[in-house]
Amino acid sequence: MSQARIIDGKALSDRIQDEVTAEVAKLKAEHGLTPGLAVVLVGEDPASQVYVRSKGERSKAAGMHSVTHRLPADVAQAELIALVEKLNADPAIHGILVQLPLPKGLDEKAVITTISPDKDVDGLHVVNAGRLSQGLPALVPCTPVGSMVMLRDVLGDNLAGKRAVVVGRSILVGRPIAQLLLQADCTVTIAHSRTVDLPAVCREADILVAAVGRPRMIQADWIKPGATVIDVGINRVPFDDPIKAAEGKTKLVGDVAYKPALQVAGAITPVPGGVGLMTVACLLQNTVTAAKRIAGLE
Ligand SMILES: Nc1nc(=O)c2c([nH]1)NC[C@@H]1CN(c3ccc(C(=O)N[C@@H](CCC(=O)O)C(=O)O)cc3)C=[N+]21
Repeated sequence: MSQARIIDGKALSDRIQDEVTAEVAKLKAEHGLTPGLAVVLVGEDPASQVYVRSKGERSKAAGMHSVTHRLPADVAQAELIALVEKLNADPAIHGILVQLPLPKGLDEKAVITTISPDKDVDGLHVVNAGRLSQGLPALVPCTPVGSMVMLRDVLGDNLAGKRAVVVGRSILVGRPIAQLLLQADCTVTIAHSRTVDLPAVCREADILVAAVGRPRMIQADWIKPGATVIDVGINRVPFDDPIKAAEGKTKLVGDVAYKPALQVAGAITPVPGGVGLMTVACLLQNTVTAAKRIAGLE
């Protein structure tokens, strides 16, 4: 079997970034509207800091207004809620993203419920999740949207009837991806930690989405030959090279054992350079969508 096609997250995300940049310029010129994104980071998790920085840089590069609020890990729940309420009321802000997971002691559900559904660019609020599940216009989580763009880059609009297996059921990724695949008329299975004979379930998949958060868990022999594999995992692991590992150096790997998978899959997303880049690009896109809806332009 020939080597899988590698789906280029850099090229696809650059295209979205360019579209967003053009749209922002147009909104500014024609409506005096500058889409604004607020990112809230609680605590000092170094991996989160990288993502938060990239979101800030990319939104500024697109001409958007961008602010990052950093709060200490021991911030009081009431103070975090008060910040979200302030951002809800701020007319310069159209998108609010609270980086998850929150440190222990903070109530994630309560924080997410506080975010105005109109500004919920992560698509986490029950209103947006419910709207998505009924096929109504919604703010849809960024990673699922980006994953669908990558999938369509391979399969075009020929998704109807395909067997899709999503491994993972989180509200940020697994569930909304399953909804989008269902909307595209795939036959969707959501697998998870209690699924019996997960390898056999995965082998049924024409489209396999790995969103478990376990480094290299999905093995090559779980993949149907020729399948399209979307690897959502972003896991930091020690280098394989013991000398580098001893220096404490780490690298990013996905939820799929990538190198062996290349020999079996028809197409696959790399990590890094795959879904992660799409997530950031789609966040900017969602912020533009939110700004337009709030301004009554859609
Ligand atoms: N409320 C919330 N929404 C999120 O969307 C969210 C979150 N919380 N918590 C953390 C995860 C993780 N995440 C990533 C986004 C971009 C990259 C990304 O840009 N990755 C690049 C490079 C990363 C690097 O080199 O370190 C890549 O994969 O090529 C990764 C991970 C969003 N998340």
